[in-house]
Amino acid sequence: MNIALLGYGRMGKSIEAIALNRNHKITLKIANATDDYDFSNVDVAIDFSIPNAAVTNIKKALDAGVPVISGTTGWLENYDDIINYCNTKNGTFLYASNFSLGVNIFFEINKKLSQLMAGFPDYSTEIEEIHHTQKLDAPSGTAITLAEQIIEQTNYKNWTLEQPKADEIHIEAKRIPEVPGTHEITYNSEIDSISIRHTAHSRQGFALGAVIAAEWIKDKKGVFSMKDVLKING
Ligand SMILES: NC(=O)c1ccc[n+]([C@@H]2O[C@H](COP(=O)([O-])OP(=O)(O)OC[C@H]3O[C@@H](n4cnc5c(N)ncnc54)[C@H](O)[C@@H]3O)[C@@H](O)[C@H]2O)c1
Ligand SMILES: O=C(O)C1=N[C@H](C(=O)O)CCC1
Repeated sequence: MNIALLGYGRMGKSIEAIALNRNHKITLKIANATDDYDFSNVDVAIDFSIPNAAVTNIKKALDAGVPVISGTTGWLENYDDIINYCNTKNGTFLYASNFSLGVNIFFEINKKLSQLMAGFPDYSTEIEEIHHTQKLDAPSGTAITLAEQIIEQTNYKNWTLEQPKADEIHIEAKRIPEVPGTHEITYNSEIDSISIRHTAHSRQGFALGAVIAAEWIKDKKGVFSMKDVLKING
């Protein structure tokens, strides 16, 4: 399979190493907006760039009729626009805030636990995410997905990085050198606390998940998620 890497930073390079190992070719690399987006020899595009570049990158791939997956975070205010654009072009698109198998299992545990906790209002909910100091966005895309899942199951209306109101989930975003990604959800009462945590040990899981998603999506049409790729029920 011929892959375009839209973004060639930490993730682009990890994805390249795994893709080459799985006998794919990297036929296009875009590292900034002035590069030549020549999709003539590309089967799938993988966007891991920066929040300001993701929308343009995704649209350029869709314009060229190339299926595109995006792991870039911090651009989701334009998600609906991208879905409409993809549908108008009869294209193929998949976004995931986190491509690792472990986090996608963790998402299902989070949904189940928040369903259970919805009946016990004495517990307040707190999300903590920790990432490396180069990360441009806060909170992480993964923390936003976790918060949205909880909001769907409970009376919480929103999430906030600030002091939370009664109907808001507080997200604490910490930046510590070299941390690939840690997410913890805690339910606190006066009597006790219940926590679930996912800890990434490296970027390997994100990169492998992205390559598996690219292999899966290559010949498909439409808008997909990692639940489709990993065949997760729930
Ligand atoms: N979904 C996931 O599983 C997952 C996992 C890790 C990181 N991420 C996200 O992926 C993104 C990239 O992470 P990273 O650690 O590789 O960051 P990074 O800063 O190492 O790399 C980003 C790269 O994008 C390049 N870039 C700048 N402008 C560009 C443009 N117009 N077009 C294409 N590329 C451009 C930069 O040169 C840089 O090399 C971030 O948004 C991060 O949050 C997602
Ligand atoms: O390193 C990053 O940046 C990461 N970004 C994603 C997010 O924002 O959730 C996934 C974890 C690593």
